[in-house]
Amino acid sequence: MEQGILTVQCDSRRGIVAAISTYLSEAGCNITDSAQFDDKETGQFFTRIAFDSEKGTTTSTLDEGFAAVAEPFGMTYAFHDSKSRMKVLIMVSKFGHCLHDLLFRWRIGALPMDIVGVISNHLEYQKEVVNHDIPFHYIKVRPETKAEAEAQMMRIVEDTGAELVVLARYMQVLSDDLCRKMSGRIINIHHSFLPSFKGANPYKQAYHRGVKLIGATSHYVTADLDEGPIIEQDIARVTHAQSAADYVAIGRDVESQVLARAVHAHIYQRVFQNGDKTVVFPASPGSFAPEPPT
Ligand SMILES: Nc1nc2c(c(=O)[nH]1)N[C@@H](CN(C=O)c1ccc(C(=O)N[C@@H](CCC(=O)O)C(=O)O)cc1)CN2
Repeated sequence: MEQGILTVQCDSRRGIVAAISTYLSEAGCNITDSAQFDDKETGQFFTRIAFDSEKGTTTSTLDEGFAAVAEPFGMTYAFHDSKSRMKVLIMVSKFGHCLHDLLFRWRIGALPMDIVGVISNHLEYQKEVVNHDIPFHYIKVRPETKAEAEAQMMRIVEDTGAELVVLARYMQVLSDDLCRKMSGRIINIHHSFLPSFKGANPYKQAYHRGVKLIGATSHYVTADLDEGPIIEQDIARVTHAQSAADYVAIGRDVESQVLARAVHAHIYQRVFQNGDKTVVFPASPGSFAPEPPT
């Protein structure tokens, strides 16, 4: 049995859900999970529908047939085969906690994706990555070599067919051009509860501000540093007796969890860009149960 996901975004109007559900039913598909959001402010409608294709119709065939349904509504849509695994490239600098957390969740099947490579501007994690049978790419970055370093990164994206790039504490600002080319396909973890404390050293900024909560934010990367559409956030409590170094230690778990949740949402097609914001639908039943290690 083929299992698939249909994602749709269009201007809101009556009849959308009826048209979609009629098409899927007539194509032999049983809807197993569905979520929708009607944004009254922007007039945009979003839906994510999970289905079992009882006749074994492939998502590509469904995609072709759906064009006639989509056209009158001006739908932007996509059919995704639930068995296909997104190709993901991870980038890291000196702090490896998010990288290790992603590698662990990947190994136990909690993040069903294909990690096609890890890129770093440092050598700290080369051994761990290679021990996971994942290609490691060392791309040193200096101010005068940033353009060539990004060209190298893009060659790796193209050669591997990477569909998503995850900045797991990669501490280099990406160029406007790269952000445009990869719009909606680069996820970053920022170690503050945005919009507070953008840029470098957010924990030091937070310490000097005397906060009682620190946080982490995962967002799509845009040319405007740490201002991309937010996907996931969380917080942790701190006290007057703790230092900025304590914040770094307390923040590690929050950062790792927030990034993993954002990656999970993206690879399961649960995130829609809604202007400068996102719509994030809940996980379908069973999508957190790790597959047995192979
Ligand atoms: N174009 C964008 N690039 C990056 C973003 C983004 O939102 N848009 N997020 C950052 C991550 N980040 C905070 O989360 C961040 C990383 C690096 C810096 C910074 O000032 N880096 C210096 C070099 C620092 C070093 O070499 O150690 C620089 O690039 O000149 C600020 C914020 C990832 N990139």
